[in-house]
Amino acid sequence: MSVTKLELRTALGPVYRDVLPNPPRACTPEEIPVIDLTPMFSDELYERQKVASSIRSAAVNKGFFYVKNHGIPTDTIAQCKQQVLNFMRQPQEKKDSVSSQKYSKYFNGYLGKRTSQISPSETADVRESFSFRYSPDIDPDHPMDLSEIPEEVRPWIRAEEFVWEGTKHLPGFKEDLLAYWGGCLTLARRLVRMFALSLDLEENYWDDKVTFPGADGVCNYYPTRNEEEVDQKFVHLGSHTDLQLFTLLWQDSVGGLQVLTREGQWLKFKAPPIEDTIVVNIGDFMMRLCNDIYKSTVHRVTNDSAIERVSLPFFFGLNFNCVEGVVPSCTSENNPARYEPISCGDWCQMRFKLERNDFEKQEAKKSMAPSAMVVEA
Ligand SMILES: O=C(O)CCC(=O)C(=O)O
Ligand SMILES: [Fe+2]
Repeated sequence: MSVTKLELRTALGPVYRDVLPNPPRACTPEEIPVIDLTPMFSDELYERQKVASSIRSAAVNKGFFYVKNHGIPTDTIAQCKQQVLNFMRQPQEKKDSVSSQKYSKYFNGYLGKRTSQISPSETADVRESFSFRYSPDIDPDHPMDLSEIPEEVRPWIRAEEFVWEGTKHLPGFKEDLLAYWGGCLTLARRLVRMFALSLDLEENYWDDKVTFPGADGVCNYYPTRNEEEVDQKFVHLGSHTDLQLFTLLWQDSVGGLQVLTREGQWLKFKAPPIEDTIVVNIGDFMMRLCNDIYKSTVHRVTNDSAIERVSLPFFFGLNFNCVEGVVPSCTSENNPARYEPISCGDWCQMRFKLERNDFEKQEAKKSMAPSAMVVEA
């Protein structure tokens, strides 16, 4: 049986990955490593180096790993999850009052069921989501007013107030989401230092570039599918790679996440996932910076269970004004840079825009065709 090509969307056009014809299978415990982050908090460099080398090995071989002892309290996560349920269980018009498509320039806010499609070759996504972005006034490590931050970064701050305005009626919603998001941001700033070490860079190599970073908070909600959606094999979230340096992903105990291995085999994550862990996966921007030493990992979600699922990804990247190319430790005379520098902000905005435009075009075609079938323009 032959390998098929899976098309993925990026800011600069489609890329393809090989997929084996085998059906998805459950992963074995060795296939997704668990990294204990305790030594990351040590004052001793050799301790931190241990974490860095575990990251390198996991990122080269797998692209996905769990972290434990990450420092984000269980209660903070539980409260955030409860708030996501409070929001998602509201009547549709309440959720639509913070609609991303209607009110956002920067892809913040609420996306409804089947109103987006992340994978060009699969179905619309059954997932619902609520998204918000970094703003200096909510930075847990150095809160600042927008007017105080360097001029060159200011135009790149993508936060939009309507997401909080339209959810004010939910007690503690913003506070509880930000408590989790803030925990992720602080963790990600430490973790990026481990990634720097893992690539033979100075530990502080990216410190100045994550002061006002890409830090997108997303709350994903996966309702159960109706009969039609099951029959037509609707995905909850189609195959994709994440965009930035890396993603921290907390998921509840329902399961449904699948990842594509380097060899092209779809692996099902264990359900329930390992308790008190967060999944880390490599994004496209990291892959560019390290010249493919670490590859972004293709993943997708289908919730086959009879209950709703929640996940809380946090997408972490450099300050959006940073124009970055391949880092010096990942090139040599025989291994020149494979990627041109691009700003992190453009990289994300262009890809989100492409996804929305493609979806709108497709919907427009459908509504023009009397049979409701997609016809070529
Ligand atoms: O829900 C999950 O497990 C994954 C979510 C995800 O991949 C994303 O939001 O990019
Ligand atoms: Fe993802």
